[in-house]
Amino acid sequence: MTRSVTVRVPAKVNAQLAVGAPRADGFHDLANVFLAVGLYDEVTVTPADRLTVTCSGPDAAQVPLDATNLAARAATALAGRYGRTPDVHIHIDKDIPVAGGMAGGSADGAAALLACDALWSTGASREELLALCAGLGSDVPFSLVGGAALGLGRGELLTPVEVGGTFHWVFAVADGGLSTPAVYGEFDRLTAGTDVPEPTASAALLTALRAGDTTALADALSNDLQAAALSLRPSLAATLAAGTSAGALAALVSGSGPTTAFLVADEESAEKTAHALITSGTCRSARVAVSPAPGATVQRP
Ligand SMILES: C[C@](O)(CO)[C@H](O)COP(=O)(O)OP(=O)(O)OC[C@H]1O[C@@H](n2ccc(N)nc2=O)[C@H](O)[C@@H]1O
Ligand SMILES: Nc1ncnc2c1ncn2[C@@H]1O[C@H](COP(=O)(O)OP(=O)(O)OP(=O)(O)O)[C@@H](O)[C@H]1O
Repeated sequence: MTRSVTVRVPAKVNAQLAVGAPRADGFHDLANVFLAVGLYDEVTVTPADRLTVTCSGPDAAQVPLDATNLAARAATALAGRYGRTPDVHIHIDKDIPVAGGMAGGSADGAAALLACDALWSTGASREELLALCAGLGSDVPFSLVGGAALGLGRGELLTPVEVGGTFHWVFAVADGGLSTPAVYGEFDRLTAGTDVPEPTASAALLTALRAGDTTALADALSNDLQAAALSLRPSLAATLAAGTSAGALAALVSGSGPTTAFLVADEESAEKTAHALITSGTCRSARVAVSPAPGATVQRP
């Protein structure tokens, strides 16, 4: 019998994204407060003659199916570490917006790593899996752990963050993506000649998360990449304004964008805000989700 392993993995939003000056290696030091949100991809790995990738879902056509796919890179990295060939078929059932600043590719990388680890029974420790994740991308370790965490360094050095309640979000999905390196490049251009402070986590934000206090969280959300994303995609200002006039408590660009995130009071406000965003004509679609959400998890049949 051919055994398959399926892993479900969440998207993320950055409750705080404090960005420092560019480092010598081209990355930026961050104080990155990640929250996993309940929009999920499902990644299934099945033994096969060679490494292949397929993808289903509304954005499937935008996902590369070659060796550059982060799920394929994850399988290759784990196989390399354990001296075997990555002979699996990977299927990605994609619900996370592509190139939207919600770490969709990173999620698939973490999911494929965990699925292959279970399929091959490697016995790798959690630390080893996290190190392999960090080699794949700055957001990938958080996709593995989920929940809420502070990411230092380039975002890969994680400390768990306590969350005392459930937060309700609406995500407005834009037409087309934004390239993460291009947004960091625009941040550098906009801050050139200024004194960029060392990124530090906001105490008010961590307190709001711990208390489960939506109003305090709304006041404390911040994203240093927002000005850069708006500079590259000025039309996002209209989406932010549409969500705010619909009653959202806070509106911000999600990570490197162009997805915009709206914190709302409850499920009812979420539905109302999503409807208003869609009818405003300023986004392609609107999705409702709660946070925190669990990290990559093997699905038992
Ligand atoms: C914008 C965020 O999504 C916020 O969580 C992340 O910082 C991006 O994480 P990611 O997509 O996993 O990014 P990576 O694949 O590690 O890096 C892609 C590119 O983004 C830029 N990059 C990324 C992370 C970081 N701390 N500084 C950077 O300058 C670099 O140009 C890098 O070459
Ligand atoms: N499994 C994957 N799913 C989606 N995109 C992938 C995947 N693997 C590689 N990519 C490539 O990565 C690019 C960025 O896609 P992704 O959905 O990860 O963006 P993102 O959500 O903005 O990422 P982040 O928030 O981590 O910066 C895509 O344009 C695509 O070419």
